[in-house]
Formats: sequence, C-alpha cells, structure tokens
Amino acid sequence: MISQDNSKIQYLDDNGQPTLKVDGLNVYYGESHILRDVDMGVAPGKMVCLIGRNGVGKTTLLKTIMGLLKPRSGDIAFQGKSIKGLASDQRARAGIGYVPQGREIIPRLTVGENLLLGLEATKGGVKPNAKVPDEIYELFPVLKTMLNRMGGDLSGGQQQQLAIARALMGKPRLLVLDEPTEGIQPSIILEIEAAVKRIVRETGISVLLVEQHLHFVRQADWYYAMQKGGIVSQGPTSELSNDVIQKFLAV
Ligand SMILES: Nc1ncnc2c1ncn2[C@@H]1O[C@H](COP(=O)(O)OP(=O)(O)OP(=O)(O)O)[C@@H](O)[C@H]1O
Repeated sequence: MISQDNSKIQYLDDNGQPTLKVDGLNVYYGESHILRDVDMGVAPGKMVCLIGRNGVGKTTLLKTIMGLLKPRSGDIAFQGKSIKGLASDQRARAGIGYVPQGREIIPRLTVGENLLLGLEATKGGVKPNAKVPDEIYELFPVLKTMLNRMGGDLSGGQQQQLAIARALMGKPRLLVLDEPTEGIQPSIILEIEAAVKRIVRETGISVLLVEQHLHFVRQADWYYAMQKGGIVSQGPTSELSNDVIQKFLAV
C-alpha cells in the first residue's frame, strides 16, 4: 500500500485547488468522540469513495461537511474558502448537493414536484413555470415516465434516482451521496453506478460517496478507509488491495 502522507499530497496537489478539503476535523456526540483528526479531500471532477464498517463515522463525516453537525475543531473548505460558518442551506446554495441515507423523498409530492424542490438550492429558488432540464431525464429516463406519480409510490431504486436527480437540479459542484445503493436490487445498483459515473464524466461535478459495493467503489478515483472515526488508509481505487477490501468492505 502507498504511504498515507505521500499519496495524500500527491492526490490533492496534482489536481489543482481541491473542491473539498477537510482538515483536522474532530466531532463529538455529547462526550463521545466520533471523528478523530480527519483530513481528507476531493479533487475537482473526481469521484472519491469513503469506505468502512458500520458505525465508524462515515455518515457523521458527511453530515459535518453538510453543516448538519458542528465540529469541535478543524476546518472544511469548499473551492478554497472555509464554509465552517455557513448553515446547511447556505452550503447547498454554495454548490454542495447532498443525498442523505434514506433519500428523503417527499412521499405526497409527485416526482415532478420533488424534482423542482431541488431548485431551492439555486440562487433564483423555485420559480413559477420552472422546468426540469432534459439532461436530468437523459441520466434517469425512468423519472420522465413517472412524473405524475407520487414520490412515495416509487420503488427504492427509483426513489434513489429521484433523490440524485433532485440534488442535481441545484446545480452543485460537489455531490455528496450517503450509501446510494443501500437496500437496492443489483440491476438498479448498476444503473445508479452508471449514472453517477456519467455525471462525473460529462458535467465535471466532483462526487464524494459512502459505498459498500466493491464494483461501485472501484468506479471511484480515490478511496479513504475509516476505522474508529479516523482515516486509516487511502489511495487510488485501482490499487485497492484484498487486505483493504476484507477489512473495510462488507463483501
Ligand atoms: N445522534 C447520535 N447520537 C449519539 N451517537 C450517535 C448518533 N448518531 C450516530 N452516533 C454514533 O456515532 C458513531 C458513528 O456513526 P455513523 O452513523 O457516522 O457511522 P457510519 O460509519 O455512517 O455507519 P453506518 O454505515 O451504519 O451508517 C456510531 O458509534 C454511532 O452509534
């Protein structure tokens, strides 16, 4: 495995100003120390995957990046500027799209209405007569056929696609996805994986995701492995060793 410090410097330095940079983050729930001195980052136009067993702090890290949890120490910079003082809605408007675990689709709104809610993260907000751009349907064709269905009537995989599409409506520069394939059937996992790859390739949006499926993890450019609230290993996913896979993925 590559040594942690060298690879970290190489990864972030070779790619220009990082889209996201997290430095020395410490987060507590009450007195429980959950994140310990976390340093990590996402380079522009890259896909970065966070791996680790249940309960190691992956969701806590994403929530802290989104401003839903307050760190006790450390800094978070987005496109070169600290966002530590910004509330979560301000982080969304600054260009960070978030799809939480469980997706949070509004069940009693239609697919179309759920999509338009994503415009709240744009400067103009939701305007009357707002439309969903065609690119969204090109990425997720199933949504076009279901525009008038209630969000709550969609399958888990369809809801996940809707949640990612809704986040894209906010025109983010960084998309943060918390286990997008959790509880989703294998054929749909491949569709979601392909859509995320296409987003990175065609739009230049950077992606940070938590993922357990090895095939999906391998699509990322870089991985960070977490254990007990700290980053314990990182490197290009092309160099993921069996040892790392055994230790950090539920395969
Ligand atoms: N609201 C909370 N209050 C107190 N402790 C919490 C809270 N939420 C999470 N924790 C604890 O923080 C630790 C990290 O949880 P977190 O959800 O970040 O882990 P994770 O790696 O995302 O795991 P999973 O894949 O199961 O979601 C766990 O020990 C968990 O029990």
